Amino acid sequence: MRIAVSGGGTGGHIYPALALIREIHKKDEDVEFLYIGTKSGLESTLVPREKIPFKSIHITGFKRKLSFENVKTVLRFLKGVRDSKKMLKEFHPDVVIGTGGYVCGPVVYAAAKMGIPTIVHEQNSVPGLTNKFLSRYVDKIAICFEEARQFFPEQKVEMTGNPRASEVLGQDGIKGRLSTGLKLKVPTVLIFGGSRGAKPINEAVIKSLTELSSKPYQVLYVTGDSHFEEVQQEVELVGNPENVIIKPFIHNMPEVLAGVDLTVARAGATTLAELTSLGIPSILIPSPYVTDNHQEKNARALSEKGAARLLLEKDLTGPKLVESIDQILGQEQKLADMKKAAKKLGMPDAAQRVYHLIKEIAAK
Ligand SMILES: CC(=O)N[C@H]1[C@@H](OP(=O)(O)OP(=O)(O)OC[C@H]2O[C@@H](n3ccc(=O)[nH]c3=O)[C@H](O)[C@@H]2O)O[C@H](CO)[C@@H](O)[C@@H]1O
Repeated sequence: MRIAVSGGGTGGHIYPALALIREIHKKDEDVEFLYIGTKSGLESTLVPREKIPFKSIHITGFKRKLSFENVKTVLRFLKGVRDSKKMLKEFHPDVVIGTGGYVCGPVVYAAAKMGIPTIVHEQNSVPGLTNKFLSRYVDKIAICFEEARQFFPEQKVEMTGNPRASEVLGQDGIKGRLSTGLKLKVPTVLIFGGSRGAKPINEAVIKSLTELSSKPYQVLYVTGDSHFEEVQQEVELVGNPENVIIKPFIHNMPEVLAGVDLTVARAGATTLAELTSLGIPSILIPSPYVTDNHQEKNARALSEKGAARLLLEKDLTGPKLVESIDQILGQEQKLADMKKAAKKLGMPDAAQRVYHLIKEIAAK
């Protein structure tokens, strides 16, 4: 079988695609893949790193406000469709799957128009513009939150979960700790702000460093690649406590997650799929700067079930952050209850479910 995959822009759209490819390869080595992304997105570095054949088209996202840029975007979209058609004709896939981000628009649209079976994977509780647009043309829509169902044609929707939930399982947490310099026997908190880092979280962590230095736990704090230098400069002024390890980005996140006791994070859908699959308690600080405030809705799906604690960005301060961590790590029962509640929401067989859907529509 040959599968073309497209998804890009941020890690939240790319990691599910990579997880799906890797999980399918574990089962069927002879499935061939082509990944179509953009040159400027994170996918252009993450995908070739995994030795997956990668091709790119040039496309930009629509601005929500009326602007001349949107005219250019329409022209780029049409060119993107023509370029995608060429690539798809050459690769000749049995199925094309899009995992979100504007790059999927022309790729999946072109495939549908060519009569190739198509799927979009929607990670969030509220869909993005591209998937809403594509939902009219595709054969199936794979979702991860029940809340997303209402936005799509009912007969096309299948609940699959996020393939990244399958990939993070069965990893060696000891290796994860050793790879980042964490101690083995000390309770551990991982703090990160999604795939690109988050300035407000960085600011709160920097303000908490002195207080954190006296805590009986250790912290792995991931700044996001583009924020790292600035954070380093600020940390130099206040001092880097011994129990706080600072990194720009983690490439072996599944291993690292397997070794942590609590996570502080944004509420991107892929992050949440990982946390629930592994049963990791979390403090979630949803980004308020996303479409329809979807991260808060993602986060509430966990906090309402006792799997996470919601901390809104408007309430985020250094002391509040430390207090929230202490309240959870300091109470064994609370930690155990949150773990159980998180695990209950996990969909560890998501990759298999998506693969099943792919095989089903390929056979038609
Ligand atoms: C600002 C924005 O638009 N964010 C969106 C984006 O988030 P974002 O790209 O941050 O995506 P998620 O939080 O869903 O996923 C982040 C992914 O990056 C990985 N990771 C992160 C940090 C790191 O150092 N190493 C690493 O591997 C995580 O383990 C996870 O697999 O896509 C998500 C999925 O559609 C949406 O829900 C988010 O709202």
